[in-house]
Amino acid sequence: MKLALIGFGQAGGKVVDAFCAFEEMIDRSFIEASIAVNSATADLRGLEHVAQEDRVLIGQSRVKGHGVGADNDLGAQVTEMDLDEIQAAIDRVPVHDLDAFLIVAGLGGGTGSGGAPVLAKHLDRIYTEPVYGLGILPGMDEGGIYTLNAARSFRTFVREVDSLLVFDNDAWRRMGESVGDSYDRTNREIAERFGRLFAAGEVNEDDDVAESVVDSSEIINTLSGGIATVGYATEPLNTSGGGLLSRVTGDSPSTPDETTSTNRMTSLIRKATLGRLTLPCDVSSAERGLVVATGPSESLSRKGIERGRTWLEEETASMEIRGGDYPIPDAGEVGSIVLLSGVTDIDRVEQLQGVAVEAQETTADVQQRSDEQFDSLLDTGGELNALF
Ligand SMILES: Nc1nc2c(ncn2[C@@H]2O[C@H](COP(=O)(O)OP(=O)(O)OP(=O)(O)O)[C@@H](O)[C@H]2O)c(=O)[nH]1
Repeated sequence: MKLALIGFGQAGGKVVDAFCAFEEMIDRSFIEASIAVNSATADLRGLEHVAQEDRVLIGQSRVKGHGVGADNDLGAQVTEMDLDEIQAAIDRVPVHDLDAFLIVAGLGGGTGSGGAPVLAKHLDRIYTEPVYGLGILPGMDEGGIYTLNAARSFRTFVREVDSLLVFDNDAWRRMGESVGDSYDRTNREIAERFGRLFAAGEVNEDDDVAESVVDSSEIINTLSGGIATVGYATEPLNTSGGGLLSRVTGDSPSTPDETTSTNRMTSLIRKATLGRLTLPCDVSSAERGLVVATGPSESLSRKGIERGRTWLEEETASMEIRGGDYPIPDAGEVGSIVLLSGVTDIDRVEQLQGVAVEAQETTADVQQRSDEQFDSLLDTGGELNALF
């Protein structure tokens, strides 16, 4: 499907950059426009793929290009003030060619966390195309303010978008990795997972378009509300291809027998669902789902996809599980993307909100104590007057 990507704040801009790099790599066009919005000049300067004229600096009169310092109330305010600047960039996008908007933001900071929900509300009022959010949750070790920002932004963002796709930094970090390396890697993971999903509905002119190819309307119908998460699993064709029958018959390993293809596809769908999701959750709480099989057409077993789809219906007790192909000629691997939408049983979100409520109470206590101590410090019993 064709998207207008809008990266809000530093993380949002970097992830949009990673999406553009991913699109170049897979040679399948799903990005109609890419825009980056930030209150920090340096962050905008660091981008590689977003065109100069599509980088929008907001809040200049308030924060002079230095960012909002993790104050997401201020992030929301400066966005509201400068919506016209963002709209001017969106006005250059051929909206009639778009299937949807996707606003990407790190929810722990200030600019993206505060600004993304404000922009979502604005776009929803103006356009009929769906407005999706991609929200990145902070790591648990990032501290109270990031958690509090993320929890407050999350409840606002999910309310303002047609669907909130979520990536949890905490679930994807690796021990011993530096923050910079970790972000570069996770941004590639984000672009690959969500990018493959959105690219699935797009075909090149010379592609063989089978009836079973997934259509953007199926993605849109699956993303029809609430919180969404994505799973992805692949298997190289050369190591698994063949199976017993082909080994016996001496067939090439890239043309496996039907039973092998069917079993492989079914197990890839299970692996994608039960492996690490972009936002770990209880799969049975999903309201809707979409299963997409990727790889060379001859390796995509219809029976395997059907079995995988039926299995997911049983796991979720949902009748709304869609399925389709994303043929990639000459791919060296076969894979499965699973989109779960309308998920509600999410430990990480409950934990985030719990820690945020505590952080809010602690902040209020500390503020009150500090005010009292300050008053007491300057209290001379009325024996000293201020200058004016
Ligand atoms: N996955 C990922 N997460 C990031 C990246 N950079 C920052 N984050 C996350 O995003 C949060 C901070 O958001 P930023 O985007 O840096 O903040 P901002 O929106 O620019 O806001 P201010 O800097 O406060 O003006 C942190 O809590 C991190 O968890 C990145 O490149 N990749």
